[in-house]
Amino acid sequence: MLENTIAAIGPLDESAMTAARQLQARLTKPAGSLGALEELSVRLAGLAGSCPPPVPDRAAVAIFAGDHGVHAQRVSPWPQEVTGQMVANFLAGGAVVNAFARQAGASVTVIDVGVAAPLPVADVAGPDGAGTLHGAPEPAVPRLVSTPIRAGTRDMTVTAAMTRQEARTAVEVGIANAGKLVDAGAGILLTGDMGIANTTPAAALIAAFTGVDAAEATGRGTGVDDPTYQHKIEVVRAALRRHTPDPADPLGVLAAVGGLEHAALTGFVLGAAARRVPVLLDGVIAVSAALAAAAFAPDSVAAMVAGHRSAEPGATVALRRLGLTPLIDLGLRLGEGTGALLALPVVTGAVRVLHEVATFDSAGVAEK
Ligand SMILES: O=C(O)c1ccc[n+]([C@@H]2O[C@H](COP(=O)([O-])O)[C@@H](O)[C@H]2O)c1
Ligand SMILES: Cc1cc2nc[nH]c2cc1C
Repeated sequence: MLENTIAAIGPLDESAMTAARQLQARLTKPAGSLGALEELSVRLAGLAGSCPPPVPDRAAVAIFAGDHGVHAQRVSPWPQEVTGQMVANFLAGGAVVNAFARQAGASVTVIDVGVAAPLPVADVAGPDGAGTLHGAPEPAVPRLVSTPIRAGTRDMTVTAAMTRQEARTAVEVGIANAGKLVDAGAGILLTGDMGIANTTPAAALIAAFTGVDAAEATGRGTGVDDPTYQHKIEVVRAALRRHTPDPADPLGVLAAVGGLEHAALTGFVLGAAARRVPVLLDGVIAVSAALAAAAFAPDSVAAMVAGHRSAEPGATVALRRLGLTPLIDLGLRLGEGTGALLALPVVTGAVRVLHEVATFDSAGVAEK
């Protein structure tokens, strides 16, 4: 499945992009006045292969949840049980992501790829098993997909976080869930993540794929104090020294120093790109996974939209490498998909312009 997905990812459609640029030039606004939204609309036309591209009014957030053996190194102030407890909170509709998803009219799907504790929740599913997408009269009903691969990764400072097979399975869970959401009608996919300690593997992935020093890739995550922050950098450095991951072998990098949700998010991004649907990236975990996706398939970057700039310094390193400019920059560092959800109206607005704004000719507005 991974190889077929990579093979299905191609470049942007140049003729649709040319048509979108020409249409932008005829709309009733000074040329360039919509700034980054104009180039975004052109790119989404190229992704869809049509001008205008479809308005992505059915949005789906996928929150990939997993635990991390490296938590044993005391890199997070939070107990590991919080991962499963927050999954229960997502399913009950009580987390920030739920509030933002209700506001945006987006569906929420939680995919357990390796939460260590038994989840204190029963499986729940929307009426059609695919969640309730935008346009439904009721707020979205969050649903759980249970595909645990192992009960958290191994401690990457001691051994590889996962086997290559486990990493591949996680990537393929991500691909499959992207496909299911697109089949259910989603026109845009949003990344979400939950996993206590997951900013540590995110930092290791960013250092491995970009070559920056561990100190540049590592941040304070949920908020560690100064001594713990210095220790966290050393943990990332030790893992990289132990495994010397090869950035040309993304599956090997994910297996050595990644996380189950990072690998699944890699697949989710690849799956979106293969279906030519935009994927709105959330924070540092998503952009670390996006680096892996770009290593598997460089053209997948064309489907990526950076929702926001996480406060984690590694996120900026990763976005720079990917050549992506984040749509919003509010100092968020929550994860869950919250930054992507806040950026969603910016993306839909960019496309809606191509559908709804009058041309100088049609509106009888004089040109300069
Ligand atoms: O999205 C981000 O950029 C982000 C930045 C810092 C923390 N987080 C979230 O906080 C958790 C990981 O933080 P930590 O300190 O335990 O590594 C995990 O559940 C992430 O979703 C997320
Ligand atoms: C409470 C809490 C909520 C979160 N949401 C995403 N990561 C999180 C980490 C914590 C600790």
